[in-house]
Amino acid sequence: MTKTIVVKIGTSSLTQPETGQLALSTIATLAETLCDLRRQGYKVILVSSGAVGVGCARLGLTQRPKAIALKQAVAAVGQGRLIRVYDDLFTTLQQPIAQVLLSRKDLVERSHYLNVYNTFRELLELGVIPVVNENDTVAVEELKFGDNDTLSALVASLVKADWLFLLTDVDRLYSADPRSVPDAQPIALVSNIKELAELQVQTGTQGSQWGTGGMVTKISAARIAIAAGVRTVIAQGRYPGNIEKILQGEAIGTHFEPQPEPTSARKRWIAYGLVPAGKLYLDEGAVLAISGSGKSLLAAGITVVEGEFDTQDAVQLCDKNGHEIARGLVNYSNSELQKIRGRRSSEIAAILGYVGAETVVHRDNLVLT
Ligand SMILES: Nc1ncnc2c1ncn2[C@@H]1O[C@H](COP(=O)(O)OP(=O)(O)O)[C@@H](O)[C@H]1O
Ligand SMILES: N[C@@H](CCC(=O)OP(=O)(O)O)C(=O)O
Repeated sequence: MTKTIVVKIGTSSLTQPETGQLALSTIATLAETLCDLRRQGYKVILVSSGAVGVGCARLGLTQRPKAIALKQAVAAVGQGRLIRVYDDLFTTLQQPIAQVLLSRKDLVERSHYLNVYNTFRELLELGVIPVVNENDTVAVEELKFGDNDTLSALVASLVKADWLFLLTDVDRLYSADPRSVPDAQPIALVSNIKELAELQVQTGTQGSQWGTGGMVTKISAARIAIAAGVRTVIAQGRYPGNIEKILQGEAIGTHFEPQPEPTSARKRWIAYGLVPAGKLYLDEGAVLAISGSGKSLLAAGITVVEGEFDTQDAVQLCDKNGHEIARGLVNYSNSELQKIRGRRSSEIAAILGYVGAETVVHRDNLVLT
């Protein structure tokens, strides 16, 4: 069966660190590699950052802008420039590409989510390489992917990719940031999500000057992808040719093994497509019932209700420290939950004056994160 590969390349690999100008040789090698993969029969999606970085270089700005309107304006300049460069290079190699700019809200409605899926499917069937970025120019702060590591994992999950390559300016994941901790230990393989937690990787506060999120967002992207059954690799962006070597079995970069039983498409949408509108704090018994025994959430286990939400909105389910353990679609609004939290299911009808659902979040609508 045709394999699908998603490649994400970060600003730090696409631009020269000193000047912010495009790293042309890297981009050209990337284009050649992706065309080779197409010729070998792979379906390929490129998630490319760089709109803000390239826009800054074009406008002579020496720092990544902080003000939102300026960042959006700069991204509009840079995205056009970036896609022009890609189109020139890929056209030289006879490879059609498509620009796909996504916003978080494109994935929130299940019908929109499926629509995006259908568009990718058609593009891949046509032999096109979609070049994806966040639609930075119109994205509003509350509805942003925020970083392209997350976006690439969501795209990989959406199209049920086989591989996700996160190309960056370090050769792999280390036990700590190798820039500030010289004896940080390289990590070659992460076999499962539990092992990832045990490794206790230190990620520092941020990445390079132009990058967004550093390693934190790559690790959380890897979590999303492997839960969806996508093998994920963090590797050096300066050598895109390594992608082919990795596909041939060479141990380059850090590999994250996919989960053997991937979460279903609908649950992936609940977990990562929807934007949670509230937070429910659970007592220890409820945490155990959900994460240990796969049970539904009952009102009795809820201690605190935060946020404003309606029936069927997505909420985060957290332990007493506010650490998220799961997400789900809720059967009650926040005002109803304020009245019934901590109470037994048999009391709900008397408290609310009507018969509601027995569960607050049914296990079919609940996904561990
Ligand atoms: N544990 C770690 N292992 C490797 N790199 C790390 C780690 N923690 C932080 N980093 C930093 O993350 C940076 C890459 O992130 P970022 O600059 O956002 O890249 P990109 O633009 O490719 O998304 C590296 O340059 C490195 O300094
Ligand atoms: N959408 C933004 C990229 C955001 C981002 O995640 O950047 P990076 O950490 O360099 O992958 C842009 O094109 O500038």
